[in-house]
Amino acid sequence: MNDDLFIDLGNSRIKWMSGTGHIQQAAEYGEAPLGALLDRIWKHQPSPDRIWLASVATAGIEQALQEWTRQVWGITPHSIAVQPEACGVHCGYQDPAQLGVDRWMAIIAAHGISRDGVCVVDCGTATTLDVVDGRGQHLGGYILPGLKMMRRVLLKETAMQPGNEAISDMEWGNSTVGCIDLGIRRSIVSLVEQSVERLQAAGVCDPGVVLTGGACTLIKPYLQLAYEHRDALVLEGMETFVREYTR
Ligand SMILES: Nc1ncnc2c1ncn2[C@@H]1O[C@H](COP(=O)(O)OP(=O)(O)OP(=O)(O)O)[C@@H](O)[C@H]1O
Ligand SMILES: CC(C)(CO)[C@@H](O)C(=O)NCCC(=O)O
Ligand SMILES: [K+]
Repeated sequence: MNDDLFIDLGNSRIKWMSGTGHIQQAAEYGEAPLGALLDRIWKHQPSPDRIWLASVATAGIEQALQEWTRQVWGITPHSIAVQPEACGVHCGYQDPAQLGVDRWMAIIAAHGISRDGVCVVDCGTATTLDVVDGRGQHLGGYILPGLKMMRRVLLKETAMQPGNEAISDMEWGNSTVGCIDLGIRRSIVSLVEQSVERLQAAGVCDPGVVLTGGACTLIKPYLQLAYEHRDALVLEGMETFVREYTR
């Protein structure tokens, strides 16, 4: 059995799933060179047989990762690309090469979780929402600033001084921080709920909702719909994709 290492290289974090134990881990990469982080997390790991990479990071970051695995393990990762069709899903983009491969892997995993239609929401550095119908047709989706990014930009472009009042039992914001945090959270919640309602009303499908990404914990308490939370959705999709691809 091959020892596969799956790597989801996002815009803020690197997430991976390794070995046959399928342990998922994450590390934030910042200003420090990626090589130093990889030394810390992987240097003492035995070399995997194969490495699969889904990257939406800059070419420089991706290159640093490739150089590290070549130097330390002597392996070049297989970079996964978006295809017009994979694992029973048809990509809805006119130009599939434009679609982020993290979204594509999340879409593939989510389609496997909810076959009758799915609305998949990834609350990462950016927030993305994608819809797949019951026939496996990806209808498309949305890209928004991530929840943290929304807050950061709002504070940067105004002179607001939010306090630190608790927002847990507020229905409507009644402090600066309450208005900001609830506004951001509820904007995403409303988008998800409204997307589901539109699909139902148009008779397209009655989609399941699948959430992933570090900031999805911020919207979960406000969602009135049933949902499934999968931390490792992108990695799960990679595993499904690679299983089909190498069959
Ligand atoms: N538990 C958390 N609560 C609130 N915010 C979080 C949490 N974990 C991460 N975040 C923040 O939410 C944003 C996105 O979360 P996360 O770190 O999961 O990104 P990501 O999905 O790994 O993104 P990317 O794939 O782009 O790297 C980041 O700005 C991060 O700082
Ligand atoms: C939208 C992000 C940043 C989410 O990680 C990523 O999927 C990406 O860079 N996508 C490329 C643009 C697109 O999906 O249309
Ligand atoms: K992501």
